[in-house]
This record gives sequence, structure tokens and C-alpha cells, in this order.
Amino acid sequence: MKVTVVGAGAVGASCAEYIAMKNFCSEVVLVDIKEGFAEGKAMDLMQTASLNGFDTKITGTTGDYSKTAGSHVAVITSGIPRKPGMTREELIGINAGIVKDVTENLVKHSPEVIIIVVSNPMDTMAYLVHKTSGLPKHKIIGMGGALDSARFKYRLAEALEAPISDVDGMVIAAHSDTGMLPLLSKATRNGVPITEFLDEEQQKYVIEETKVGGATLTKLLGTSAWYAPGAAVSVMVQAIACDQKKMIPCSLMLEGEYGQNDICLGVPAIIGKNGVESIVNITLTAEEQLKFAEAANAVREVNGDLKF
Ligand SMILES: NC(=O)c1ccc[n+]([C@@H]2O[C@H](COP(=O)([O-])OP(=O)(O)OC[C@H]3O[C@@H](n4cnc5c(N)ncnc54)[C@H](O)[C@@H]3O)[C@@H](O)[C@H]2O)c1
Ligand SMILES: O=C(O)C[C@H](O)C(=O)O
Repeated sequence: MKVTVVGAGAVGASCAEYIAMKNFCSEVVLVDIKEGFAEGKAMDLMQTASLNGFDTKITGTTGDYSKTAGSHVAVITSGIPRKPGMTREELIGINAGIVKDVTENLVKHSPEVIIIVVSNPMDTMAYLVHKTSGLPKHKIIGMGGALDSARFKYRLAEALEAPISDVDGMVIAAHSDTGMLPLLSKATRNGVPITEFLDEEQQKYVIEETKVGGATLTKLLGTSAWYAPGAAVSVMVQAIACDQKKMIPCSLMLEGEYGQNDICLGVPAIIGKNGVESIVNITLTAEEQLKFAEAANAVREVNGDLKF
């Protein structure tokens, strides 16, 4: 399995590192526009191989997409991250051009590729890849829900004073500060609904902290997060590489599912060797349905700023 990661910055390098550490891929190619940067990151990571015990070969290139030819999966992390006080949506002006250009180069050299979109505003960037790549819809997957769900579980475990392995939960809808929908109604501790353990104030705290998870880290770090995003991507790549058929919330093109059309939004999906094997329809409460529709309206407005 050959995987390309475009953007060798904080998130791209973290993706490459987690993928290599899990040792399920033969090759990871890092691509960046900054001269020598991807080559340097690849060399540094390769010098951890004997220490960390992996055999994945990591190489880097400054913009030579012929080196990415025949990739099974490509991850797009190229583009600018937000600074404290910004929203993800403000990145569209710069990142849309980068994502469109990168997508064209990837598909030219790997026409069968499955693309995982990470660059923000992610739901809109995933939509852009659908509109410009010519790839079938099961081959384009936006990464947001896997990360947001991990943050949800972190906050649930914190509120419950429980180990994270005790809790389960999922976040769907938009990967944005206001459009995220942590499904509290379905979250559990060892199969017991979370609502049996947390009072309303605690529930509200968990939901609000989850939704601003990215903004909180951006304020602390001065730029956006990379460890959990990289780990989330590696879980998705492994689900494809090992045909795991894992259920992961991902930003996917909807054609009637959840009452939406012609939009990429986070929904639970089965991820396996073909990319998206299927979208899973779950029952939402009336309030959740309303919030999902509101998130869709906001993403649709941002999509309106795209120029193809
Ligand atoms: N979807 C998510 O959950 C999620 C999580 C974290 C970050 N992000 C997004 O991922 C993106 C990257 O974040 P980061 O922290 O790694 O930023 P970063 O600045 O550390 O890295 C971005 C890299 O992209 C490179 N780049 C820019 N244009 C390029 C091009 N045309 N071709 C190849 N490489 C190019 C830059 O040189 C840089 O090295 C941002 O848009 C950020 O908002 C999304
Ligand atoms: O918050 C950001 O801007 C980056 C990313 O989308 C995240 O959630 O960490």
C-alpha cells in the first residue's frame, strides 16, 4: 500500500509518523511546496524507524508528483492553519486554490486514488475535491468526525472521571465551531447511556468544550493542533489499507441521506478497501435533526464562496 501525504507541515508529518509507526503501509510519500522540507521531514522520520521498529519507507519530494504515482490513498493537508481568534472558514480564500491544484496533480498521477481531505474549511474543501477531481464519490473522504469524536470522548472521560476506554461517542455534522453535533443521546459508558451519569450542566460543558476543541488548542498553541489530527487520519488510512470496515464519522457527499443533497457533511460511514463502503443511517432526535439541518445551511453558505 502506497500512501501520499501532501503538506509536510505539522499535520502532514504527524500523519506520516502515525501511519509508519503502525507499520501497515509499505510506502509513504510526503510532498510539500517548500524546497527541501518534505525531504527533510522524511529523512528525520526514517531515522526513527530503527528506534520505533517500523519498516514503512518514507520519502519526500518538493512538488514532484511523478513520485506519488500509483498511490492507493492520498491525504491532503496542504494549506494554511488558523491563528487564535480566527474561524476555519476564514481560510477558504487561500486553501481552496491550494486544494484544487493539489487534487489535479494527485489524480493525474494516481487516477485510482482515494483522497482524504484534511485542509480547512474541511467540509467545503471535501466538496471542492468532489467538484474538481472527477473521482467517484466513494473515493473522497473528509476527515473531521474521527478527530471531533476523539475530543468528545476526551471530554466525556474528563467529566465522568473515567478512563477513556470506558466511553464511546460520536460527533457528526460540520467540522466547525458552531456546526459540530456531538451525539450525547448515543454516548455511553460501557453500554450505559451517559445521560445516566452526567447532569445537565455537565452535559452542556462536554458538548460546548467538544465543539470548540480545535479553537481551544489553537489559542494554547498559537496554531492549530496536529497530534490528534494525524492520529485520526492514520485510523482512516488503516481502515482502508486493512479493509477493516470500521464505522467512522466522515465528511461525505450526501445524496438524500440525512435529508441533504449536494453537500459534504459528517455522517457515520463504513470505511474499507473501497474507501466509503456505505453511509450508515442512524436515528436522530428531533433536536439533533434540526441542528444537522442548521449545520448544513451554514456549510452551504461557505460552499457558495467557491469558484470552480
Ligand atoms: N480536518 C481537520 O480535522 C484538521 C485538523 C488539523 C488541521 N487541519 C488543517 O490542515 C491544514 C494544515 O495544517 P498544519 O498545521 O499542518 O499547517 P502547516 O503550516 O504546519 O503545514 C501546511 C503545509 O502545507 C504546505 N503547502 C502549502 N501549499 C502547498 C502546496 N500547494 N503543495 C504542497 N504543500 C503545500 C506548506 O508548505 C506547509 O508545510 C490547515 O488548513 C489546517 O486548518 C485540519
Ligand atoms: O481547529 C483547527 O483550525 C484545526 C482543526 O480543524 C482542528 O479541529 O484541530
